[in-house]
Amino acid sequence: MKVIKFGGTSVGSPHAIREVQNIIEGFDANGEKIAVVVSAQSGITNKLVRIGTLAADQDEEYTTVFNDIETQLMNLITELMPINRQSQIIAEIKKLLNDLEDVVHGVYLLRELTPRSADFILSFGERFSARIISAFLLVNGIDANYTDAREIIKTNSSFGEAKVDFDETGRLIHKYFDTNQKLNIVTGFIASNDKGQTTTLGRGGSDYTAAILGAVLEAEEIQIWTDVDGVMTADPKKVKRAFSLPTISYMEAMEMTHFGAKVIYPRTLQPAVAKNIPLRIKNTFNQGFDGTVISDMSVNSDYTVKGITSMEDVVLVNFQGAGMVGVPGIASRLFGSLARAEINVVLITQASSEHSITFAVLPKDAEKCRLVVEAEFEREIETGKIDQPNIEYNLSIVACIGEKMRETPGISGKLFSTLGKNGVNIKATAQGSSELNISVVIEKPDLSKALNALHGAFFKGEIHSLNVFMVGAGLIGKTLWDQIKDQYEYFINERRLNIKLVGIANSRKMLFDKEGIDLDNWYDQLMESGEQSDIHIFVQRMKEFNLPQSVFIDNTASKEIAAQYKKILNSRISVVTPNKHANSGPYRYYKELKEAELKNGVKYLYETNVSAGLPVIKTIEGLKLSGDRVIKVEGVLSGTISYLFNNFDGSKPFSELVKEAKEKGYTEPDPREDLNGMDVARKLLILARETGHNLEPEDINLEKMLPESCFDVASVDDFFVELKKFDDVMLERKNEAEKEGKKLRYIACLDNGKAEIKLITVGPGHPLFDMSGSDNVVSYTSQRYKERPMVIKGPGAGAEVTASGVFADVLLISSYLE
Ligand SMILES: NC(=O)c1ccc[n+]([C@@H]2O[C@H](COP(=O)([O-])OP(=O)(O)OC[C@H]3O[C@@H](n4cnc5c(N)ncnc54)[C@H](O)[C@@H]3O)[C@@H](O)[C@H]2O)c1
Ligand SMILES: N[C@@H](CCO)C(=O)O
Ligand code: NA
Repeated sequence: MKVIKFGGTSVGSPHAIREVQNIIEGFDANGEKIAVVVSAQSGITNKLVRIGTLAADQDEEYTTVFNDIETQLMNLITELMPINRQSQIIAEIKKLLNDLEDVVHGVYLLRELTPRSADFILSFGERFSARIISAFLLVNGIDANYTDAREIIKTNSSFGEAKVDFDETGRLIHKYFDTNQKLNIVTGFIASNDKGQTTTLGRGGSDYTAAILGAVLEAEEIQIWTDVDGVMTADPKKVKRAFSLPTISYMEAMEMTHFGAKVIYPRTLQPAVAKNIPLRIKNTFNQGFDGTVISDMSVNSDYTVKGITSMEDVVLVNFQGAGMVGVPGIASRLFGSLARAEINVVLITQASSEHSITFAVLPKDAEKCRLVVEAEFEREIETGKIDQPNIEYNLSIVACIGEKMRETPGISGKLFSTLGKNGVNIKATAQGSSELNISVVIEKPDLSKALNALHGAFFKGEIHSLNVFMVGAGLIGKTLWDQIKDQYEYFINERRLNIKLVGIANSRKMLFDKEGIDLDNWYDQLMESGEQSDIHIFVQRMKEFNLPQSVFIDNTASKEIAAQYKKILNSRISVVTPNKHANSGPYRYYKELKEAELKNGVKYLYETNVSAGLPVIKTIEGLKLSGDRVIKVEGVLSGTISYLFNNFDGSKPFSELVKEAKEKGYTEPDPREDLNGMDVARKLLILARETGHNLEPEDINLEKMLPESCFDVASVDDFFVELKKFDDVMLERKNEAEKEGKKLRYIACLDNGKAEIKLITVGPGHPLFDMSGSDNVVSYTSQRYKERPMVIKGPGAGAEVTASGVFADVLLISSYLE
């Protein structure tokens, strides 16, 4: 046999009650014997509580609430039952309502609500409910029998939360169920004492009723039907990706409930735990779903951490002083005084230095706590042996729960590193010796981020999000999202990774959506519904969102945006950029970004600063980390100029080729930056810094290909006009080189810290002779690559190869943050 309990929402509407009928018929069809326990209709118990208090205050308003109850019940009956079958149940309910009115009127006259009459008033809720449900089932051909639990569950006289007399209760239940073989519909929550007076079982009392019945009748399972899909891995209001656990142990369930997963109340489990009866949490409104089984078997689950729960509001009290060290009895006096003041301590930690004890209490107790502690340690505080307690507000507790944690190494490591990488500062930690629960105290504004990051880290099978903010929506920005869109399904399916565009801006507009902007038309949306762009507001907004796994991408060529990186890294958001300005300005800023990266545990990646997607920067890092030393770096670093010389055969003027390079997406947004050598200078400076030289921009020795007058014009269009004037000069240079069988190359060289850029000619056999398209070549001479340098060669500019380099950096960050 099974005991089936229906909660308030499951009996709260005609629709729900029809579902209940459906569920009961299902058991019948399978030939399964059941007993049913029902709660009061949702809303009724609260109204009954209110009636009691209003009446005791002699507030006439109680009659309004009373009428509300009557209306709610009558509506339910008339909607549920056929007209010709309503009269009997209406008469029964009216009779109960009259009794209720009498007792409430008594309270009104006496101006006193005793615990005993409060329990009696509350008992009507479950009695109405069981009456209506059994009447409805009878009408539908189910042989239901109204069972008043006061006849079978006996308690002491602690009204409000009475203690069950299990011997007597067991006897009565057996007797009752032996003689009543029908489908018993039992009132939850209520019981009676030895004088026959009505008592109640406290919060979650109906679950308790079901557990008692199940234990006595040795049920094979107790089912709690509610309006959620079972015990979830986290509060779904805070963690969208929370899901229902198929199994969980009794201990885990209790621990979860302690932290606010109010699906079940721990105490209600006890009779079931004692008899080892599994409990199943099911959803009345999603019957096909298996729900969660709570038993002692669940240790064989896929998950080590079962749930991530939280207490949203706590304060941390730090109690410390030199006079505490080695003095026994301090902790006992401290916690004794708090206990006497009925202050509940939620979490305690003490370092082995014994210099301080830190504990958490609820904010409502904070001030009282201060007074109590100051009074208890008045003398010690006066003499300076112990400091005044220090209270920190606006904190939350996050706890990871799971029985298997104790035998799995690395859980707390992962907990701390996940929080660290996401920039969540930990104020205090506590771990029970049972290792069923590891708790950390964090700042309240970080709660949602912490819960989501931990959920992603511990429930790997679940899809986690990478939250991307991007400024710059030009060629590279657009190509990047085309590439991400193409790979989107792959990442969802194979890597369980949802790459979300949550914020986007160009120089005109900006747009945000925490849920992710539609990747099919993000650009149109930006331009149509974006607000006016402002980088300061953009950065502020990212900070406020405080999302886990956040990355900022700068796809502009703007100095203003580059100037924001430090602030962004300090907001614990990683940065990816093809924009060279941050790394090629003053050395100090470059250094500060490196420091900010380290200090904040985030990443700053810019592989595409030099030679687009070619692994030029990574390679330096690899050489350095493995103990090699780079002596010389040399090569062609401009995709644009490479393209010009590779295609300059005299059939088209030089200036036409520059236009082509621009159209092909090789040039900077302003092509003067390429032709005046500045782009190459920036890249060489970055390579110099990466190999360990503290150079400043003015340390780059730059030979220009064209005179300054060519660039000193107002616009890009004017530049092309000016450039035409030098078509002949360039043709001349090319022809001269060709006469000797040579080619023009604009090369960058870093030799022992000296940086130089110049226009040279190279002949066949030279490593830079054979090139085509937008090829870059970078050769490294190092201690290990001394005789023959290491050479990296390939397309060094263009939208696809640049965007894919940015994409790769973004993915590196995603793996790092996981
Ligand atoms: N094209 C390549 O082959 C290549 C290779 C490596 C690196 N890069 C770098 O990629 C970056 C982007 O190049 P692109 O070709 O996509 O440029 P683009 O001109 O096509 O796009 C630039 C975008 O940045 C936006 N923008 C500019 N200033 C802004 C500001 N202050 N605030 C907000 N948005 C701003 C513009 O509105 C535009 O959306 C540049 O830094 C470039 O050096 C390009
Ligand atoms: N404009 C640059 C893009 C790569 O940084 C080039 O031509 O090399
Ligand atoms: Na690169």
